[in-house]
Amino acid sequence: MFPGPVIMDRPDPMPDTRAPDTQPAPSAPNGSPPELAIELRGLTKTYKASGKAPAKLALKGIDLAIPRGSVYGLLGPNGAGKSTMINILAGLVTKSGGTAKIWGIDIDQDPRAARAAIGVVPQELNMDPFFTPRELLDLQAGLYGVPKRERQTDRLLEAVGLKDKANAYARTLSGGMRRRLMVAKAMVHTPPVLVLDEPTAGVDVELRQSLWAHVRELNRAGTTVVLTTHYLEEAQELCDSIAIINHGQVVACDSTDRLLRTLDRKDLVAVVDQDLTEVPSTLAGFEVTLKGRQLTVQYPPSRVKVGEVLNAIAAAGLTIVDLSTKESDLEDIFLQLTRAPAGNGAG
Ligand SMILES: Nc1ncnc2c1ncn2[C@@H]1O[C@H](COP(=O)(O)OP(=O)(O)OP(=O)(O)O)[C@@H](O)[C@H]1O
Repeated sequence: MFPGPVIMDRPDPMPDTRAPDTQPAPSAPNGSPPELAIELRGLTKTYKASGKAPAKLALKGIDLAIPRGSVYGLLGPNGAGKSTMINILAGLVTKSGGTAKIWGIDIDQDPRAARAAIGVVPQELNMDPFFTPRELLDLQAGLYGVPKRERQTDRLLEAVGLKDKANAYARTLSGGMRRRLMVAKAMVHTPPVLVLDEPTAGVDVELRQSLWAHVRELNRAGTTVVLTTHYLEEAQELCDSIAIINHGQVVACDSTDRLLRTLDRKDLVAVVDQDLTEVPSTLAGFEVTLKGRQLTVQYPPSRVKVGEVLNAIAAAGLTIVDLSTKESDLEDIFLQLTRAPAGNGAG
């Protein structure tokens, strides 16, 4: 039976299906844990042509260093290569080139130990509906070879808020409970690195908040969390660093704060006391959109003070009746970086 989570819907020809080791994750030679939870160097993946489908270069040389202890976001449009990366780390897809280390362990040199250092929560909630959460966790622990006396089933159920549901059939659990159960399932072998693939896809706002709280708690307890998400707000809220992937390449990678500062763009929205047919000439130095009495002025806050914008509006003889400003957010950055068409080699 397959020991780990099955995420692929189109399986790679040669996934590594051996059960992982369950020895504690190793530490660096000096006894301290590794600085990097995940380290990828020049990682490439080409899916072979099959039938009429041509070969696909899905990863074009990914370099990524995910620090131990972080909550790290992987963002990218559909098809960017996020799942391919995760599946390589989970041992479900074989890479074509480059190196990958999980918790300092090279996945080529010691694939089983590398797999033991990572837990992956897949996007799909694939679980047997006739098992209870307790049985499912026990089964998973068995698959990972965790000895009975070392199992932490109750503690894990408590950690994900499912203690009362320990003996309920999985089919009676709500979507959110199932997702939390999947998190517990990925943690049975106490991996130091947890990867969540779209943890809140299709989840309502309230539940999303509670899942975020769980993720923060796991992280506070020392787990490095890597998550993929389509919700930019989720990444902005939860992740301390973010890598944006597009067409199989990392196009940006920095702390969330620094990334947000890179756009150096703010919008000032002013509603004035007169209908305008054209942008006043006093605002010629700015990028302005005009809608009736509303002027939206874009300016770089590092070089232009908001007073200069206001003075330019006043100089046109206009009185401002309402005013607001908007900082650029991750969505602006994401759109700017991922609008670019695929470069050479995109299959
Ligand atoms: N088994 C496969 N065989 C052939 N091509 C594949 C296979 N799996 C993925 N691809 C292709 O590789 C590219 C990267 O896909 P991947 O699933 O890694 O992207 P993703 O960023 O996870 O997208 P999503 O956000 O939609 O899950 C896509 O063009 C996809 O069609």
